[in-house]
Amino acid sequence: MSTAFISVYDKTGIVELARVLSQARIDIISTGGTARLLKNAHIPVQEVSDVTGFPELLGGRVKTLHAKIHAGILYKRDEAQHLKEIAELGIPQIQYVIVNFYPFTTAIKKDLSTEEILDFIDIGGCTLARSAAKNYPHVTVVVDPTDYSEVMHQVQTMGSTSLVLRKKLAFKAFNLTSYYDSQIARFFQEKFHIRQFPPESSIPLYDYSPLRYGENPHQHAALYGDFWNYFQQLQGKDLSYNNILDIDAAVRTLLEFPAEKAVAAIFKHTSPCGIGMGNTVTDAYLKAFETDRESPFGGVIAINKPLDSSLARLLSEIFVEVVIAPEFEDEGLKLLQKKKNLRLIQVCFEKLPFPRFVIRSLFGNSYLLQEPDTILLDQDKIEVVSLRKPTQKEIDKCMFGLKVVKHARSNAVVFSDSDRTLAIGSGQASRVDAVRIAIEKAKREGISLQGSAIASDAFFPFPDGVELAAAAGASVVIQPGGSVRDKEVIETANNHNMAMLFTHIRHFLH
Ligand SMILES: NC(=O)c1ncn([C@@H]2O[C@H](COP(=O)(O)O)[C@@H](O)[C@H]2O)c1NC=O
Repeated sequence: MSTAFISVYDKTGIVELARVLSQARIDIISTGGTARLLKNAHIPVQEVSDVTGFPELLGGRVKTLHAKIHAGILYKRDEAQHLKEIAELGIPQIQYVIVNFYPFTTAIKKDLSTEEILDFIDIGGCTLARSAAKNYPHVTVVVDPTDYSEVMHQVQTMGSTSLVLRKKLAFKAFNLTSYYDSQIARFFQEKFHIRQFPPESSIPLYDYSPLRYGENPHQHAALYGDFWNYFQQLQGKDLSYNNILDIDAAVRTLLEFPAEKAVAAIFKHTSPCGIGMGNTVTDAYLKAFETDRESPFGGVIAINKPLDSSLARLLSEIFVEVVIAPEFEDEGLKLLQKKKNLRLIQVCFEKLPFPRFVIRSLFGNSYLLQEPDTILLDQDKIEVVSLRKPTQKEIDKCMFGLKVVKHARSNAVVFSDSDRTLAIGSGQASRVDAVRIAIEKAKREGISLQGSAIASDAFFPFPDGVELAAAAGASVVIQPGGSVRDKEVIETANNHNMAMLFTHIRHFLH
């Protein structure tokens, strides 16, 4: 006679499954609440405490953690010594384990004390699942109610489950227990302020959303995590992998700026096309757009204030893939809704937490992890290295450019005014090329760089980039400094009567 062990927190569908097992002449052992439910449904069930001879202890902290239960799951059905021990000790032959865990992940989202949260860490259930999954050649483990129907079907038609199904379910069990534990580890890491990278790391991936494809149509892709807690799609086609990257880049850039001002960020392929700041979102958008009117085609536009009808009218004139705003005023929304495919995304700035890590995958099972670049330059820490001191206006221009260059791919430079980008050169293997590209773009757009600031994400290795910037009209340079040729670079700035500021903070972005 085989036995099923059932202990579930989420009791959805459990009565139906238990009935099918019982009808297939499978005995059922169960824990307190589950046993009560099954008894009420007139399904024969034995309480775990009757099997172990121990009551459920410590208010439920210990109920299934017993040799009789785990030996009954773990014994090898084809090993004589195991069979002998089982028979001698009157251990039940458990062939099915149906279990799901205390909802730890839900508990941590609630306003509970640490002590209360600890009570949501399931020990016995995870141990049952691990024992059963280890012995999958003989035991069926079910941790997900969506698998009940397949198990019921196989039991009803074949009298037991197939090895193929048991393997799949064993994978699901270990996948779930490792995910469950990774959530607990993450909770402890945050609670106990353990900031360093541990020698082993498990990163919980949850709330899977399928994506149509990845960066290109032939690449499979998925989104995991709580992205949708902070973003809501109001209309338009599903977000693509590339859209999500651009949304992330644009919104992160907006977070650099003071919340009082309206700021607009236009991004394409994670590169800023233009950033503007003004009294209204339209004003901010126009400043951003004028930087480069060619590149925003097919890009994303993010603003930090409600989108009104005036901006909606302007956005209706161009082709963009995504518009992101904290709110969409009715009139503006109606105008943009005419473009059925346009994705409109509402962002909740107040809730947005910074990511804990930046993760990149490498060959094999190798990953690069780093902290995100969240450092903000303290204006007082700027070092003036040129003979000429910058004016306050020049410092303001530098600070604007610095906030943007941090979010442009390296090597990157940004020519800016105090409220807008004038030209951006990014993603170059040489810094001087980034400067050349920015100057070319400004020419194309008919933008004067006279009196502009140039911000650089890393030091100028040679004076050439500064020479070009001076020739284009820049009057002030902000850069980290730190090159072996800093002296020559500073001299070049002095020769052109430019002010030069060192930040001592590099902002590479690869
Ligand atoms: N402590 C134990 O030995 C133990 N064994 C099983 N559980 C959990 O108890 C829950 C079911 O309890 P009940 O049947 O009383 O509603 C399940 O979520 C199961 O994962 C346990 N609880 C916590 O670890």
